[in-house]
Amino acid sequence: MSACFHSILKPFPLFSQFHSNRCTWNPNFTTPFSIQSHNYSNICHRRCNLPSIRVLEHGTGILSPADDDTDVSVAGGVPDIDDGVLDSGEGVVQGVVDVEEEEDETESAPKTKRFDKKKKGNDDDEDGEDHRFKLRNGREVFEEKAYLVGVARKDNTEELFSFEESLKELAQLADTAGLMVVDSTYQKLANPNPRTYIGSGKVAEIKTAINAYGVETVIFDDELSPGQLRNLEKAFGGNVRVCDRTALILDIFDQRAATREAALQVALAQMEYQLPRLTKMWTHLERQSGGKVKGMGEKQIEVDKRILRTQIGVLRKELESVRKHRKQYRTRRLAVPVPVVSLVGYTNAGKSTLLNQLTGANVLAEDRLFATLDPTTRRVQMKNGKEFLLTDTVGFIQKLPTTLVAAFRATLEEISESSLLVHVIDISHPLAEQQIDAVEKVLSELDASSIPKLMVWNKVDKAKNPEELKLKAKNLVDTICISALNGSGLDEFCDAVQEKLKDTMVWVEALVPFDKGELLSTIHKVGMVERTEYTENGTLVRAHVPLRFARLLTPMRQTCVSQLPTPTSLEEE
Ligand SMILES: Nc1nc2c(ncn2[C@@H]2O[C@H](COP(=O)(O)OP(=O)(O)OP(=O)(O)O)[C@@H](O)[C@H]2O)c(=O)[nH]1
Ligand SMILES: [Mg+2]
Repeated sequence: MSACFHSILKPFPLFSQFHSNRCTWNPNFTTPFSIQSHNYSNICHRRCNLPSIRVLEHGTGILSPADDDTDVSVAGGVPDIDDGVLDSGEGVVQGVVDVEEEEDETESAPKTKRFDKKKKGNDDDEDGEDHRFKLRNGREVFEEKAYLVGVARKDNTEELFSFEESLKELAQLADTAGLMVVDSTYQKLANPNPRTYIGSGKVAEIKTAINAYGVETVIFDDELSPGQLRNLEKAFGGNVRVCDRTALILDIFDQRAATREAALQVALAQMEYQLPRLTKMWTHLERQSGGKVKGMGEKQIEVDKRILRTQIGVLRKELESVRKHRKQYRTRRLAVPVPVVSLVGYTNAGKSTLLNQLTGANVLAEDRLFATLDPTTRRVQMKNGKEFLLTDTVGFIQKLPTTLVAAFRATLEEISESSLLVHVIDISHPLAEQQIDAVEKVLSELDASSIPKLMVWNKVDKAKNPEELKLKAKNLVDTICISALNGSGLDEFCDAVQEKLKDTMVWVEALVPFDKGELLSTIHKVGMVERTEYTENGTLVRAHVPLRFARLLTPMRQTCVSQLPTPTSLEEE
């Protein structure tokens, strides 16, 4: 993979052998670095600024890895990123579905499906490795060949996604990280093998595939224990890197982190993940010296762990100050009593597109996973003059690493402090229901389940049956159909937000003195005014207003009681 944190321990040989002039690989992760001056992303990545050319062109064709070593999928030169994502995903699922079902440890000859080649021969040998350096998120990454492995648990009752669906998503994640997925396989298991996660026969089968395809990274769809990682790496041999879904997601986040806050959060998550996984990377010294420094590897791990723990401590402190800063900012924002609405949802559901449409913001929205890591808040001004603040934030995914949720606490607090959550759903996605459940699961982990919610079925323009969907949504409570891309349904969306916000507000009757005209106009902007009456002593307002704002009106609410009987004029809103 382009460089997951895991890979820091074992830098892929190509990084140092090839193109050393093009990139700076920094395997020196154990050196404590200055938090103030270090860009954390640099720990893992090489950056160059080359024009973006990227696509995987996969077809599908059934071949056994052993029977044709020229049949290798290659990176084409078509500058169409979207196709690459879809193709790789579809290819993998086909590969999975058509694989002959295998029982536990019954290791028959591997029967796998792989992607069609677009070019004859091994893509390493003809023009060197140049075409496998791709630009991803402004960084040049080496497009390693990846092989995906899933496990179908027999007691898979709690999982939201089937193993095929999960594996397909893993392929999308791999593509987002800049990997070239060459094939995938799975095994049906009652329980994972504690040593190697999968059975020994499957390990041998994957080894065959590694040799046939020239695989550089094997990615497992579930989190592996440190021991399993080590044993698998040993089993697959020297240069093959083994990693899991968590490491892959952490790597994507690392590539995406564009602000200091995001970089800090990702670095913390990576280090927390890495700590128990430090391996004996110094054992080569023992071998070189004929065993004279025996035990050195052991000691070095302790040193590494200590350094890593220190770095984690420094990062936590740093993040705490970021959090405080964010909180102050939020408190200042709360002083302006505009309700805060947060967009939540599965990654790629269209949250940023919706924010952009409603506010003219310029948040990056693209057909890739985890395009957004940092929250953005913008004011939405509705046609009727009402306002609310809309916050776009990081998307969720099933099996979201706990280290990430913990590290992104500062960012995710935005969500838990909102008046209303807008759950954006890609309704055209075949797994929309499972994605909804996955998002609800994360929301409950964040203690945000009790915040009022509006369900937004986005991308209706892309769905097969838009009219049917709209009818269905009409019969459901708090559900709106929109297309964030073409803007349809946005008026209904704003009305629904306003209605839902009303539920979160409190009812007040207040007599606002004539010299507090600005208060009155704020009530109109942020609240739902039922009536205004002009009396001798001021304007009598009956309205739903945000709780914070109701507190501001407390003194006027007290006066109002004595003033209620004598309205001089009445204005229906
Ligand atoms: N057809 C169609 N595409 C949409 C719609 N809304 C968003 N998209 C596309 O979906 C892709 C993802 O959109 P984003 O707005 O980046 O999604 P997001 O939820 O912010 O994704 P993350 O930041 O990764 O969590 C982009 O290619 C959008 O153009 C829609 O209503 N219809
Ligand atoms: Mg986004």
